[in-house]
Amino acid sequence: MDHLELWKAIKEILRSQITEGFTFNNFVESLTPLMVTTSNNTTMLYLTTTSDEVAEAWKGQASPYFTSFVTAAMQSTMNLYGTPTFVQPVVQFIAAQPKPTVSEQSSATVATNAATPKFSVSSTTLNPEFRFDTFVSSDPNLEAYSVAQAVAKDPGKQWNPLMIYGGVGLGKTHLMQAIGNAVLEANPSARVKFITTETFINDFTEALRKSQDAVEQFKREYRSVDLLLVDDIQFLADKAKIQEEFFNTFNAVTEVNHQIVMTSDKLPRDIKGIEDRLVSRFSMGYSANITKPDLPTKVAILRNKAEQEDLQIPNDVIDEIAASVDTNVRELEGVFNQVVGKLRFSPEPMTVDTARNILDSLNFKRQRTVTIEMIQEEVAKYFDVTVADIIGKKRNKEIVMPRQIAMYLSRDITQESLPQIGRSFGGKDHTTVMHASDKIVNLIAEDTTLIRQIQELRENLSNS
Ligand SMILES: Nc1ncnc2c1ncn2[C@@H]1O[C@H](COP(=O)(O)OP(=O)(O)OP(=O)(O)O)[C@@H](O)[C@H]1O
Repeated sequence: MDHLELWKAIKEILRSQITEGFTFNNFVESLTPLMVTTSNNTTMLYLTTTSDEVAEAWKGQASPYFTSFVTAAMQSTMNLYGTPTFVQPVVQFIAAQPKPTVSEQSSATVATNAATPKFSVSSTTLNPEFRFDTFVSSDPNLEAYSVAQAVAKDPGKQWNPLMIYGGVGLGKTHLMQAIGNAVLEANPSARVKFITTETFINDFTEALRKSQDAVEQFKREYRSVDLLLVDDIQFLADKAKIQEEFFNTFNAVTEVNHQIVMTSDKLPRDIKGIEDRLVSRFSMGYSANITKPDLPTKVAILRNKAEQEDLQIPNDVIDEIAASVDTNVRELEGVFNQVVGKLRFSPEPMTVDTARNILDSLNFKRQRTVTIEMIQEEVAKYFDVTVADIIGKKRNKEIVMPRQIAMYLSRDITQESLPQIGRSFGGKDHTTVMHASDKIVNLIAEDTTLIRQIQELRENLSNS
């Protein structure tokens, strides 16, 4: 969908509904469309405003304009694309840039004329919602949360660089930008630059293509920062020339004790195609892992979200959604938006049963808590051995493999620690569990029978 086209169509419908000229001009016409995103079947139209009052009026589903907007969007998407789509508005406040004074304007013009603009590096802004106070901290992310706060308090002093790593949609970018927002709040004139690795690559490639002047400008802009935030550095892999430039940028920033924060989907040493000298630089500071949220964290995230958006959602509905989505926080939020959106337009009351029906239609089953004992029983049944064999000491092949699979699944599915898993397997050492599960991970890469077996075991465990 094109955000400009969509907003134009929605606006026209709203114009005919909102009769008072002042309200329309101030609360609708004054908005600027930014982008439209669709993730996990939730479509959002992002709009910006330079007025606090307007942003406040559009906040959450309690906004007086929310229902009109959603209805107008359904009609517009039907007219434009042939299918009505549920689109949510997200209105963000962006402070107006002070207008340049006449003398600034003229000197800018002179400078521009003299240098003839050829190249400018991308500027990216921080998401104002990504703050420490909107981030739910709990066991799976406590280490990352604490070190991020320490870095925000004293950038460039300790933990430099900070690397936040973990799976997709678990809050790495949120936490990294929270550092940027906190630094700017403490010192509004701090030079904070947030970029994705893709932007770095594009800017550098573009500068190289343009001219030596452009390369110099690139260097100046990337190196003269107090805080450099770089998202998704795994995308540097296998790009030698870019890595060299990144290495130089990294050195220039850290040499003067300015701070770098990076995110990645895994530890740099585990990313194939990253030069050793970069891996070693990245490991100089602190690497903090974020893992999948547990149930209490998921519930807390959704309650927080409901509160921030001023939504009255019963706690048992929130619990049901949290227990049904076991992938990542982004998906959790997407499903939450969808269920809440559908419940709003449903004639049925907002109960856990209606939520359950919607979750079923979206294919989200409630996750049962799978225990180590359940895994041992299921694996024993599947491979036709006994649970005593699985937790025992016999070393014959028919038993060792199922035992290793059971350890791997226990590590992957349950929240138990390695020592606890070892204890549940007849008092084995945690290194035995680690070795067993690493072995299965390696075998999965090349053994299709094993992939099928593990898939079937997972399905049995979630259905039993
Ligand atoms: N602990 C948390 N508390 C509140 N919101 C969270 C938390 N973790 C993640 N989120 C929210 O989940 C969404 C996805 O988070 P984010 O974009 O930071 O993930 P990511 O790890 O950077 O993902 P990717 O690897 O795809 O870039 C965001 O809307 C973020 O605000």
